Amino acid sequence: MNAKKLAGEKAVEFIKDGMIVGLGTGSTVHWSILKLGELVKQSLTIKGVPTSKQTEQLAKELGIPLVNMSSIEQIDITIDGADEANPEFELIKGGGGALLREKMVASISKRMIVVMDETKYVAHLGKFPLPVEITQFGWEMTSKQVSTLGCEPKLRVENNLSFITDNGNYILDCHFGEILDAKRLNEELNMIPGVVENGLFVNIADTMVIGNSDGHVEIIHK
Ligand SMILES: O=C[C@H](O)[C@H](O)[C@H](O)COP(=O)(O)O
Repeated sequence: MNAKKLAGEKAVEFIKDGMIVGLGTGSTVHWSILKLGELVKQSLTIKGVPTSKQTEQLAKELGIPLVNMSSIEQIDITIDGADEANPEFELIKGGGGALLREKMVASISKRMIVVMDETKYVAHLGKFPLPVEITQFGWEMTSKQVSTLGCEPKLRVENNLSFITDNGNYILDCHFGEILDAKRLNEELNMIPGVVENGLFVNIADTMVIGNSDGHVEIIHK
């Protein structure tokens, strides 16, 4: 059983006619977007707000009407994936580099539904290195300052080149070990000049839809 597909498709059941829907990024929410595309072709009327260029392209191909974030006040529901989630509904996101737009979209959403397979649901965050988006300007200095919080930041590289986000920034992947105070780390990271945003989502998600390879889906509400 494809656990990501199970979770991704299940979450779409929360979407109702007329909603403005935040469209996350990644291989799990991919299934939600495909499903939404199918439903839109039938009769569902929604407007999507994409969290990355990749998602924007997919939504356009599927005929999902899109709306610019600047022209709306609020999003009804955002569906998005996560790299890790704990029972406190704290997340690590940004494995695909989309964390900034994802956090902006989630922050104006009445509800954020996280879709994942069971391997992402962990007791403590931190096995997955925390993505931190930083400006290209002065990145070495920013990296040094991030390291003082207790990690060895690694500049993300893709195809032998520095990875560049949709916003023209770099990503540092930061191994902090077990993250016991996500709220504090989130604040400390974002206080560093040069840090644009980090992948910790604290007090943002309200529902988790977890697909299991044995075929069952668990839904947990905050
Ligand atoms: O930047 C990427 C996003 O935060 C993704 O939602 C996250 O990495 C999970 O992706 P996937 O569902 O592909 O594991």
